Amino acid sequence: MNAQVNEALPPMSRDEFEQALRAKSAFYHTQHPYHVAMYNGSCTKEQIQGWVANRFYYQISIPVKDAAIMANCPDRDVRRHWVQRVLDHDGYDGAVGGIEAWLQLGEAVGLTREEILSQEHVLPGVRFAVDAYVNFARRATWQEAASSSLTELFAPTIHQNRLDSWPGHYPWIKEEGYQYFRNRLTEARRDVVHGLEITLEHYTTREQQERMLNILQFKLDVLWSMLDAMTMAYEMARPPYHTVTDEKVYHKGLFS
Ligand SMILES: O=C(O)c1cc(C(=O)O)c2c(n1)C(=O)C(=O)c1cc(C(=O)O)[nH]c1-2
Repeated sequence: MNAQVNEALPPMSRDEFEQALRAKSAFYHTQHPYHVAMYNGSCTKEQIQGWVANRFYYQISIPVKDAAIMANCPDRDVRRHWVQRVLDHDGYDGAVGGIEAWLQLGEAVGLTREEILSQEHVLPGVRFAVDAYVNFARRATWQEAASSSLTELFAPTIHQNRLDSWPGHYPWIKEEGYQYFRNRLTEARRDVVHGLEITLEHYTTREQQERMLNILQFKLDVLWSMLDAMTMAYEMARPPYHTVTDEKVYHKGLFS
């Protein structure tokens, strides 16, 4: 019913479409209470550590997601551009890359490299949310998967906020931990120029544009759901099976 109504509507202009995408920032995970607590300094050390350990699963999944996009993309120019995202996270030419920088963040907040790599803290809800994003990228067209990365439009602000607020609130976090956020300020800005170009070019009918906004909402849901799982575990002290045991019995990645 709704789809029929939208189909009858004229397409948004490029500018209107871009404005509609940017308006989705209202639903970005910055608004989640877990993130709000991280900025205003009310997080405990365990809550920060839990976030870093869980987000590691997102970090290692991003290049897998980007490789899936390239695998579905027959356009050589796009692939040449897109591969930079994989290199940014995996490292190249002596640069350590985002995954290593995230491990350093983990150590700076007092986790060991081994416990982060073991994924022992990764909550099932976080894993399911991140896996949904990777699986979407595998199955969608490369243009749709590419445009789902556009929550990154809103990310530089979040990285900057962490750089501005965390050192004051959490003096126990070692300075070396902040390099990841610094690197992303430029990397994310560059990525969104390319992602936005693909998106504004690809979705031309109103119906397609509405679909893309729905895809962006899906990605926002991924990010929000990750924090919901962390809220249950680290704020409400209700991790999975808390009624049964204090042990972390969650499954490890079945495919990684
Ligand atoms: O810390 C954050 O809040 C945040 C959010 C996002 C995002 O919006 O998906 C990304 C990142 N960081 C990030 O560091 C990153 O490398 C990244 C890649 C992507 C993507 O979808 O391809 N999103 C994000």
